[in-house]
Amino acid sequence: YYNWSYVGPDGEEHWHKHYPFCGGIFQSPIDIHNDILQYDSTLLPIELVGYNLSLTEQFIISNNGHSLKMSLPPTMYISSLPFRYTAAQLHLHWGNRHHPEGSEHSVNGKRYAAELHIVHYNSDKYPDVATAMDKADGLAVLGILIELGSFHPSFENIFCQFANVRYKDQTIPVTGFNVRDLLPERLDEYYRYEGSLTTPPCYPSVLWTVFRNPVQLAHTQLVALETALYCTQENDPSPLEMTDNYRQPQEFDERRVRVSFRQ
Ligand SMILES: NS(=O)(=O)c1c(F)c(F)c(S(=O)(=O)CCO)c(N[C@H]2CCc3ccccc32)c1F
Ligand SMILES: [Zn+2]
Repeated sequence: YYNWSYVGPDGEEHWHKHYPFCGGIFQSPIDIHNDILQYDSTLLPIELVGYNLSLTEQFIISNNGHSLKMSLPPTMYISSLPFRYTAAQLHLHWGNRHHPEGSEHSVNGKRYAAELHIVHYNSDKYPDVATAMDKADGLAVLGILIELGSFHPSFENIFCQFANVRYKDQTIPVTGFNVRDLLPERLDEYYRYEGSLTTPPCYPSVLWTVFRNPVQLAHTQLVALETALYCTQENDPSPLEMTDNYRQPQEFDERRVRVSFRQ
């Protein structure tokens, strides 16, 4: 197991040396731009089941050194895809205080402030996410673009825990909340393409759905996200801030992004 990072000698230009798929085909993220779009009237509105997490259940928020992630229960899934894709975890990508553009996907060259990913695996065909994650139809990730704007109370369910997961390997249990509230209103307007995990091992196993409409966070919320966390463990003599944890846009030749909306 080789450690990787977003900067320096283990940065994204080096990932392919230990994780060959990172230098391979169908890589994500991408810049979603007009001349690769293709309207597809068969793209159904995304239907979500079990996103309103039970208040009596607990879910683990953890700092894994690359992102802030939250575990999700097997009662939560996407029901509108050809297979049932069951939720595994959600996590975020963001920039830094001086360059608050840390989304992974960009739209017509515009990078957003941050991006929320909800990772699901094909539970019709595979027993768990570890088995599914290197299969072509293994994963489905929902991408929610985040822009600077008004305060978003629902994200506080996650952000209020920053002090408890400041360092790598720290975890904290949180009570359930409605994850649907983290998504934009229109689940029928999205971009769809076949891509990959945006971190090592970069398996080309992800059916990407990036919603057209961003959600908003207040400046104070974005600054908290950009300044709260460390990639390093609490006792590490050289602390490394967790910022700019996004991959650069990948080549997208010969591929199309399907679009569920006309205009
Ligand atoms: N942007 S992304 O959606 O491609 C993506 C990440 F960006 C990311 F950071 C992670 S991770 O698990 O936090 C760290 C790397 O494994 C995962 N985790 C996935 C891949 C490995 C794995 C195993 C179990 C549950 C989720 C995941 C991920 F799918
Ligand atoms: Zn991600």
